[in-house]
Amino acid sequence: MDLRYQRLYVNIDHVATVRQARRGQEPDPVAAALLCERAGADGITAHLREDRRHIQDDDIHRLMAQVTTLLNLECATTDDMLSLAETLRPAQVTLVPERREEITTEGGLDVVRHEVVLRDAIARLRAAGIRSSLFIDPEREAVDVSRRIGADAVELHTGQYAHAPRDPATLRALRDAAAHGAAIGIAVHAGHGLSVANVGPVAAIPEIEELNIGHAIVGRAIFVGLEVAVHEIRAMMDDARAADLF
Ligand SMILES: CC(=O)[C@@H](O)[C@H](O)COP(=O)(O)O
Ligand SMILES: NCC(=O)COP(=O)(O)O
Repeated sequence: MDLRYQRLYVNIDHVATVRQARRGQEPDPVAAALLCERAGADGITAHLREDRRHIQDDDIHRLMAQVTTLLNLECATTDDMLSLAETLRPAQVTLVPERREEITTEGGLDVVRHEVVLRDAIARLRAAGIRSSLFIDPEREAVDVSRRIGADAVELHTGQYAHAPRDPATLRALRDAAAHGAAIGIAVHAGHGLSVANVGPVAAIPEIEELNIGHAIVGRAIFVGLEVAVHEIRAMMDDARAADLF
């Protein structure tokens, strides 16, 4: 196994967004997840939001039963969500902030303000044998606090980079936070707003071991199909890291 291999977890939320437009059964995000796995996804990510705007509880139960790679459950740090995670025991839980009125996840967790709640949540996940990841903005202080309260990983929010990929400051923030995380011994992931057009420079950051990508893959799949859309992103990631090696 290439030690520099970078995992691709495909977020299938927005297959469910299309289904929820008619409140029906199709397209099924679980069927989409299995297709993504066959296309080479290393894992499946699903965000069970409190408002259930896309992924439903039944989707999570069926993903747990059918996914053959692993499930990364994204959820808020509420007792209900943590209890569901303790019951289902996905391989990984990524704790994310939620605001009902947000269109999409706007920022990372405020780990300084919510340190006590997050520490307790991480302890509950660890006791259940679940790997914990905190969705944070690419800031050293957030990485430090995440490490100190026992998180196994951080997922760096790439939204600001995705909105301004030509602004050197956004990529620099990701590079610095990733290098710092690796230096202090916490695993580093990244995600939000990544696509074929902008994933290369993020994939080339050597300390980032996992990318979570969804909206762009599902959108692309409308035109080329899910398997091709996954292959395209995978190829961009591999090319970026190979180029960075030499
Ligand atoms: C946490 C994250 O970046 C993704 O899960 C994102 O939230 C996708 O779901 P939404 O588009 O509903 O925000
Ligand atoms: N945590 C990021 C994620 O799961 C996917 O985000 P996006 O690619 O749908 O923006």
